[in-house]
Amino acid sequence: MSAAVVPFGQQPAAPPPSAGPAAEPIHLDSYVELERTTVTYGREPNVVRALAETSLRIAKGDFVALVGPSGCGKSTILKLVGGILRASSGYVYVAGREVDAEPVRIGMAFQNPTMLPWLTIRDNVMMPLKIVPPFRGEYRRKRKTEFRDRVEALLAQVGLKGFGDKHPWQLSGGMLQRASLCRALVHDPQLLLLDEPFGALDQFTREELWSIMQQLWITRRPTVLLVTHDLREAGYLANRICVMSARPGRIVDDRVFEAPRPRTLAMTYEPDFVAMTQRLRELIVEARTDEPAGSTA
Ligand SMILES: Nc1ncnc2c1ncn2[C@@H]1O[C@H](COP(=O)(O)OP(=O)(O)OP(=O)(O)O)[C@@H](O)[C@H]1O
Repeated sequence: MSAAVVPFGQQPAAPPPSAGPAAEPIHLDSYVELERTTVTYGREPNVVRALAETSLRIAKGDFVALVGPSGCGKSTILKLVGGILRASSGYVYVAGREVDAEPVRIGMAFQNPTMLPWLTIRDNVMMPLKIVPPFRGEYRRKRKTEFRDRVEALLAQVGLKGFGDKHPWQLSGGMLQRASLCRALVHDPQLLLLDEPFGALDQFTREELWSIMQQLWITRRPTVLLVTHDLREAGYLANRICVMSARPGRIVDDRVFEAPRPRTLAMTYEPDFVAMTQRLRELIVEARTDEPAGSTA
């Protein structure tokens, strides 16, 4: 079952009150679930309360964007879901299990597409197949045939056909970010965690990559959690947009965006879309300043 779809501008129904500590996810239909999760970094006297009690449910195959003021805990949520960070309290479930109980295939892409400089783009993109089960058991046998074909097909899909033999320093920032998306997807991850992956790119390259990202999502349908500061990007790519308050962050607004796919750049200039991003902007300003929306020009 997917998350409740409500017309844009309305809040989805609030989740039912929690039933206390749980060993199993409370909502079995959720692929990702944060249940009353908090994160505090450091020790007294240098503690940073990064995440206030936060609950979030994401259906399988959904595309959710997290937006909010700088430092509000967006990346912290990605780290929790990716199993890189443990919650200080509460629970994190992925695919029906507590996050580190059983590994799920995760793809990740960040603002800086770190590539190993001594490897070709093809070998960089192929890296997850070398280390992630069940692919790693077949790596030696398939790396020059099936896995190579898989990488070449992905490179072609993002416009990098013929660049597999190049090294990272021979590619532009936009090309490296395309390769980074290929690396995040090459092992068919069930979950894709994207932390401002297009943030360092110029406007034109960024918009081109939105289109590529949308196409990759439509054809592969991983569950995606995207952190971004770009509200047009959130609206273009995501089905659902969660707005966080200032630190310690929590989700203060959670809305479904129902525009049909494939979405176009032209759509992002339509009045409904502009009104939606304007409303998100107001919510973030409100979250930052604690003033009512609209009081800041
Ligand atoms: N390892 C850490 N130790 C101490 N404090 C940390 C650590 N990681 C993050 N923080 C703090 O926790 C808060 C939330 O950080 P996080 O990176 O999740 O925010 P964010 O919303 O992703 O920020 P931005 O939008 O600026 O990237 C910030 O105040 C940050 O300084």
